[in-house]
Amino acid sequence: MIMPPSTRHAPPSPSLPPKRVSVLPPSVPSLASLSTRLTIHGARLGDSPSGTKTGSAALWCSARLGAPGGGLWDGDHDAWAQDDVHVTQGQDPEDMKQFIFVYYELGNFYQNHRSLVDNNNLSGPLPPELVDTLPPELVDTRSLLAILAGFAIGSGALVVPGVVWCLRWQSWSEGCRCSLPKVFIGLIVGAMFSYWFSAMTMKSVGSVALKMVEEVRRQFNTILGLMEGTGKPDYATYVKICTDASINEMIPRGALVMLTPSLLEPLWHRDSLWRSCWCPDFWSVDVTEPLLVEVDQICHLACPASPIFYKHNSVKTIKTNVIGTLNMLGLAKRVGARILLTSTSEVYGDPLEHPQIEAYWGNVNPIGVRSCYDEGKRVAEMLMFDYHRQHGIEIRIARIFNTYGPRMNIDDGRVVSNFIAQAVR
Ligand SMILES: O=C(O)[C@H]1O[C@H](OP(=O)(O)OP(=O)(O)OC[C@H]2O[C@@H](n3ccc(=O)[nH]c3=O)[C@H](O)[C@@H]2O)[C@H](O)[C@@H](O)[C@@H]1O
Repeated sequence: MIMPPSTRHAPPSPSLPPKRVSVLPPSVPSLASLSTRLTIHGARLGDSPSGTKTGSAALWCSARLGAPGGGLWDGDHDAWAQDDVHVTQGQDPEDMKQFIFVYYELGNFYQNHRSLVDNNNLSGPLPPELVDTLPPELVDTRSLLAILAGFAIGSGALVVPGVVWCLRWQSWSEGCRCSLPKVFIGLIVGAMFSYWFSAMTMKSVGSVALKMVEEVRRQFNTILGLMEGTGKPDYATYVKICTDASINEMIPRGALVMLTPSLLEPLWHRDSLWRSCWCPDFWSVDVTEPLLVEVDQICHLACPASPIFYKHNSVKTIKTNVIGTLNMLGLAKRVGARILLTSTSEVYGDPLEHPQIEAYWGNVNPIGVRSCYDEGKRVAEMLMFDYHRQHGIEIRIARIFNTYGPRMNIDDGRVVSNFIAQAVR
C-alpha cells in the first residue's frame, strides 16, 4: 500500500504501480554510479519528510534508498515528477532499524528534493553515529576521487623519470646488449627495484588518502552546515595532510626510485663509483668524417701505429692522417681548442743520423709500403703547423718512439712487444 506522508502533496494515483523492493548485497552502490551525480543526505528510519510517523518503515526518496544492513528500496523517477512522497509498508520496521541512506540524483527535480528536505527539517548536520557508519567512499566521493587522482598523477610523475633514468643509466649509455646475461639480469633487477619503490609510493598514497577520508569524516561530524553547503570546510587541514604526506612519505620513496641505480651500480662495477662522478661518454666516430662537438681540448691519437696494421689498409691510413687531422684542426679552429697530435719516430724514415733530434728532417721513401704512415704523419705535422701559423691554433706534437704498455696486442709487431713475445714463447 502506498500512502502520502504529507497533506501538501497530492495523494498518489491509485493506479500507481506497486513499488519495487529489492535486496542488495551489504555493499553500497558502486562508486562509479555515485561519483558524478550524487549528493548525500541521511534520514532516520521513521522520519518521513512530512514529519508524520507511520507504523511502518516510512521512507522518503526519489531514486534510491539504501541501508547498510542490506535493504534497498528502489522508487522510480516518475514519482518525483508528481512531487510525490511514498511510504512503503512492504517491509517490517524491525528489519530496518539501521539508518537509511538517501541518495539524491541531481536531475530536473533536485530543487523539489531540496525544498522538501528543508521544509521538513532534515537538513541539519548528520548525527555523529550516522557519519561513523558511512562508508568512507560515500563521505565525499568526488573529493576522494580527485585526491586519489592527484596523488596518482604526482607519484607517476615522480616515478616515471626515475625508471627512465634507471634504464638509461644501466643500458643506453653503454649500448644495450641485452643478450649478455649480466646486462639482462641487471635490467630485470633494476626494473624490480623501481617497481618495488613505486609500489611503496602508491601504498603511501593510499594511507594518505585514508587520512583525508578520516579528516573529511571528522569535519562532517563537527562542522555544522557542511553537508548543506552553508558551513565552511577546513581546507587548511587538507592541504597540511597532503603536504606532510608528500614530504614524509612520497618524496623519500620517490627519491629511492631515482637513487637506486646509483646506489646499486658500485656493487655491479668496481670502477663505477669513479665513473658516476666523472661519467665520461665514449662515442665511436670516424675521424675522416666531420665532427661537430663542443670541446676544450683535443688529443688526436687516431691511426694504427703498427706496420702490420697500418699497411693492411694503407689508403684508410693516409686518409686518417690527412683528412682526419684536417677535421680535428677544423674543429680546434671553430671552438678555439688546443690540440695534441701523436706523431711518430717514423717521420724520420730511414734516418741517416743517430740519435735523431727534432731539427732532423728525415730520410723518407715517398712511395714505399710504409709511406702511408710515414708521409701521412709528416703531412699531419705540416697541417698542425700551418693551422698554427695561419689560424693561431695552439698545437702540441709528440713524436712517439716504440710504444708499449698494458693491453697491448702480443702480435703488435713492434720491437718491444716482439722481444717480450719471443722471450715468453
Ligand atoms: O679551402 C680553403 O680555401 C680553406 O680551407 C680551410 O677552411 P675550411 O674549408 O673552411 O675548413 P676548416 O674550417 O679549416 O675545417 C677543416 C675541416 O674540419 C672539419 N670540421 C670543422 C669544424 C668542426 O667543428 N668539425 C669539423 O669536423 C670540416 O668539415 C673541414 O673539412 C682552411 O682552414 C682555410 O684556411 C682555407 O682557406
